[in-house]
Amino acid sequence: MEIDADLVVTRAEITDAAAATFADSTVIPDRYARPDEVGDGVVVGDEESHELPLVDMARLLDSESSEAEAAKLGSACRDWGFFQLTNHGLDESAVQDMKNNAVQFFRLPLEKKNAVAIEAGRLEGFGHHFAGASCDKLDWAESLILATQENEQTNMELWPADPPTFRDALEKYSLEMSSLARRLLRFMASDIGVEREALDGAFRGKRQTVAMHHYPPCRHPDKVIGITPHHDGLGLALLLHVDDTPGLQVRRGGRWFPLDPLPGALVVNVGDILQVLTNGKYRSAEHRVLVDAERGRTTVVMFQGASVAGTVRPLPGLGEARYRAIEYGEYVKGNFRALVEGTRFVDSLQTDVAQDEKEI
Ligand SMILES: O=C(O)CCC(=O)C(=O)O
Ligand SMILES: [Fe+2]
Repeated sequence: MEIDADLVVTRAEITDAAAATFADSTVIPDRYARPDEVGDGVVVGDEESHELPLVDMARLLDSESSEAEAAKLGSACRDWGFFQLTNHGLDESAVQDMKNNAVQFFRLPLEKKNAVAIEAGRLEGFGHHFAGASCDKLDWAESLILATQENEQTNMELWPADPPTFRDALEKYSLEMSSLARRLLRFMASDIGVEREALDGAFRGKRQTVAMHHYPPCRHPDKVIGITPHHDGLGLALLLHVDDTPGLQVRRGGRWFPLDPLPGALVVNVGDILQVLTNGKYRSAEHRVLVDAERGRTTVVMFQGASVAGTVRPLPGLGEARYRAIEYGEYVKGNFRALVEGTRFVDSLQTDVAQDEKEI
């Protein structure tokens, strides 16, 4: 996510009125009421939702089980674009510190959180999640979005100074996430049959952005949306559940599959750029968040950017290109424009090869 993004998207501030609405959800104001959208699409029941794949990092790293586990990883990325990663081997204290700091930040009084409020024309900071400029509905969440690494525009002033351990915790956590992403990419490269260096090089040193979300409980969970259905525009997303409240739903075959957060696991998903890099072998899946009537939910999502020599394009060696190459900055702008229009930018990058395959 390039942060200035020629803002066709906007983020609304969390005002006193918004905070009051979140605190007492007896009456849902019009701007948050979207019962038709909540009811849009079939949500599968408990049994089927257990189909969402699990991948075990310890098994990936163990030579005895690596091949079988890498095949699971591959099919998760092809068929679902989502999986839960168990035994991820992250530094437990880095994870716990990030969780504690996220919780403490969202618990602060509004004026303290608004010390890092979004600024006009930027995506970073504390506020509502972004919506298309023409979308008059708001998500039932407060979100803190920050550039973390390799971003010349990283605005450290927007990294909260309160709680006092926040910056340290985020810095450590962001490094843990970059190395985990790279460990996973090794197995993805061999699964799709490209040089390890080719995929690693596409992610190495690229931008990383974090989005922390807090979804307050809502007495009318059937009327509001935690996060509007979307595809993630960047390369790879790594999501940490701070608590065990469910809410994330993944779309597959036109139906919504609620993800049941496994204690201690991370949720990993393929973003649109990884879909392009893999020439469509991996899919970036649409997802959304619904909210809980009783329990709040907090998540920390790390987005890893990727490009090949400044462009978004399929890696060589994966057959005829199904997507045309596009300069990274143009990609980011196009992605935001599409978000506003309610379309999907990667679709507009499809070449005749992809179009022809569709018709077969
Ligand atoms: O909080 C979640 O479960 C999902 C957040 C998400 O999809 C995003 O930040 O793109
Ligand atoms: Fe997302």
